[in-house]
Amino acid sequence: MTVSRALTIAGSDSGGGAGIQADLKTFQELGVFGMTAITAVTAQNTLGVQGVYPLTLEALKTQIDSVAEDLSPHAIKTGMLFNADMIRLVSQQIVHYGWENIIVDPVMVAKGGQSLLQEEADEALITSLLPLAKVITPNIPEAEVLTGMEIRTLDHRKDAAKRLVDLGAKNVMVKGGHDSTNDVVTDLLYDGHTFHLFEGERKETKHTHGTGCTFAAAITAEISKGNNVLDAIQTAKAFIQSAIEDQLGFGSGHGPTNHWAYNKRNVYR
Ligand SMILES: Nc1ncnc2c1ncn2[C@@H]1O[C@H](COP(=O)(O)OP(=O)(O)O)[C@@H](O)[C@H]1O
Ligand SMILES: Cc1ncc(COP(=O)(O)O)c(N)n1
Repeated sequence: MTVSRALTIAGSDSGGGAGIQADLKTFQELGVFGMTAITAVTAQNTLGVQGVYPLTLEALKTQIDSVAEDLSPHAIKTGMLFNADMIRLVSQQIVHYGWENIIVDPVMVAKGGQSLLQEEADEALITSLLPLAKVITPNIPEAEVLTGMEIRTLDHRKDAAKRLVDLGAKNVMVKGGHDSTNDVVTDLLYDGHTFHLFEGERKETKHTHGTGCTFAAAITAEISKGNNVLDAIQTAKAFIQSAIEDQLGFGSGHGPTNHWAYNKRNVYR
């Protein structure tokens, strides 16, 4: 018997709603032992990002080595990777350790609009990391940057997903949270052969800080348990839907999602 273990390589969000904090909470709620390699420390709250402080490449590499050489993660999630050098380092480490269960959340911008990825890093994401991804989970703006396409319709999303598979990703999930044109939020998965739609009722709320991180972390947790991509996404969709619907309701801006909701833990004072 062993415990499923997942490594998140991402930024720290002092506000606790996104980044490695969201990842660890999600892993824990799904019964997975979470480990971290921090790329940058950010000062954040629900109003925005007040500071971004990247770690050194040596600090990032040593964290990954420490986990890899003793704790053997079953799945790896990448989140905020800050710049091209970090993206290339992480890609090299993934190849070096022969890791295959890679979930890439191509974090570029925080909900308040602040950049979390340096301009020139998009190219490194596409050429170095994307071909290693078992699943990549861009939101609509991120998919537009990665493909250079304008995405306004579901067909546009299908074309973008095909393009990202052509660029090497095995499974592409183009998330639908940013498409506020109707009352259903539709996430589109393309596995290289078939399109799968995951729908959930749109919750009219501003408390969506960390939705993408949480969604990708849930996929990572489920894959670390040995589940296939389709089943992992099914569970992740239910996890994020409950995390958004059962709002915690604090913070003056984009509040955090409720990582306890999926397991219906009552934590209110
Ligand atoms: N208002 C909402 N109501 C219901 N589900 C949502 C809402 N906003 C986002 N989601 C879900 O949360 C996940 C993250 O979506 P999205 O916001 O597009 O990503 P990101 O946080 O990376 O911008 C997706 O599964 C999406 O369907
Ligand atoms: C450290 C860090 N990583 C990622 C995000 C993106 O958050 P979201 O899931 O809301 O897009 C964030 N705001 N901060």
